[in-house]
Amino acid sequence: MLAFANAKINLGLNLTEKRSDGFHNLETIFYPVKINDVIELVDSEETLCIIKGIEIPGNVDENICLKAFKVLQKDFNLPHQKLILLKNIPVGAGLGGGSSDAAFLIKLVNEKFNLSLSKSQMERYARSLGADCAFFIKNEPVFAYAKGDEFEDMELRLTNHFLVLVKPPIHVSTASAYADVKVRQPITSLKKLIHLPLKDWRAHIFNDFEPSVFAKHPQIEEIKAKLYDADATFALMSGSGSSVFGIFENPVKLQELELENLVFYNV
Ligand SMILES: C[C@@](CO)(OP(=O)(O)O)[C@H](O)COP(=O)(O)OP(=O)(O)OC[C@H]1O[C@@H](n2ccc(N)nc2=O)[C@H](O)[C@@H]1O
Ligand SMILES: Nc1ncnc2c1ncn2[C@@H]1O[C@H](COP(=O)(O)OP(=O)(O)O)[C@@H](O)[C@H]1O
Repeated sequence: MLAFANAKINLGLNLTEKRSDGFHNLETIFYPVKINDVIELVDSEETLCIIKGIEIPGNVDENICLKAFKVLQKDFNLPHQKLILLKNIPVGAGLGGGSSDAAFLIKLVNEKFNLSLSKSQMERYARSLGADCAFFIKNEPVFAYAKGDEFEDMELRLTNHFLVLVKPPIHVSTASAYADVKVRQPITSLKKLIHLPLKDWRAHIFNDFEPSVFAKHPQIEEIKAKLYDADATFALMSGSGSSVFGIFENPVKLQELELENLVFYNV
């Protein structure tokens, strides 16, 4: 049985408060993008994880897919499974690949073993694995707040636009990016600003990770500038980086982009 775990981008990200538990309150718009990892569950003599595709730093036994399976195993009598993960989503990219794998693994186990878990029950399991994970249960554009694990539905579709995603060969660790940020209370909530016309996003919609991540990695800021040079209506680093996306109103001429590490181009 297979699951296709897609990535996300953050259309704006305001870090509003450092919490007493060490986490940060934030507001962001999660927007799913069609670049997928593939997860397969196969009956097996023992529970293990096999990774193919892009290399993931760290020990395979620490893979979040395995963690997600074990969390469910505690509550349900699940038989041993081989978890095969084909990794296509760049890692350390701010694209939520690991979080998505965990959420889609939960959905896959729910389906394969007829656990009859509701969406909110699956969100609860996902939330226990990482702040970003719960979003991928629903996997629709949402306004997210609190740790990024509480949501409000929103009508936002970038159809009729063109999305370019660039992932430079830089790995940004989410935890260290959070350690470097400055929080600020925005004057106007992103929930409101996102309804401005796309042409106005550049002046009003920000990612609060950019200043500290750009200071460490000027190459990422240069990519953003190149996307604007190429006529992007809006460009932003996704999450804690290092990937940067550009939203274009007209088809992009790839030849003219002069960007390496282009990983994604989609309507
Ligand atoms: C920054 C964001 C923006 O969407 O995404 P990525 O860039 O990683 O994709 C997320 O907040 C990443 O969420 P996620 O990757 O699930 O984080 P977790 O595993 O829960 O936490 C990793 C570490 O980041 C910090 N953290 C995370 C979430 C949050 N709201 N405040 C925090 O301070 C904590 O130090 C925590 O120990
Ligand atoms: N299935 C997985 N996919 C990606 N990373 C994973 C996975 N399981 C564990 N990790 C760990 O999580 C870290 C960051 O994961 P990732 O979701 O790619 O972050 P980001 O959303 O910031 O790009 C990796 O460096 C890796 O050590």
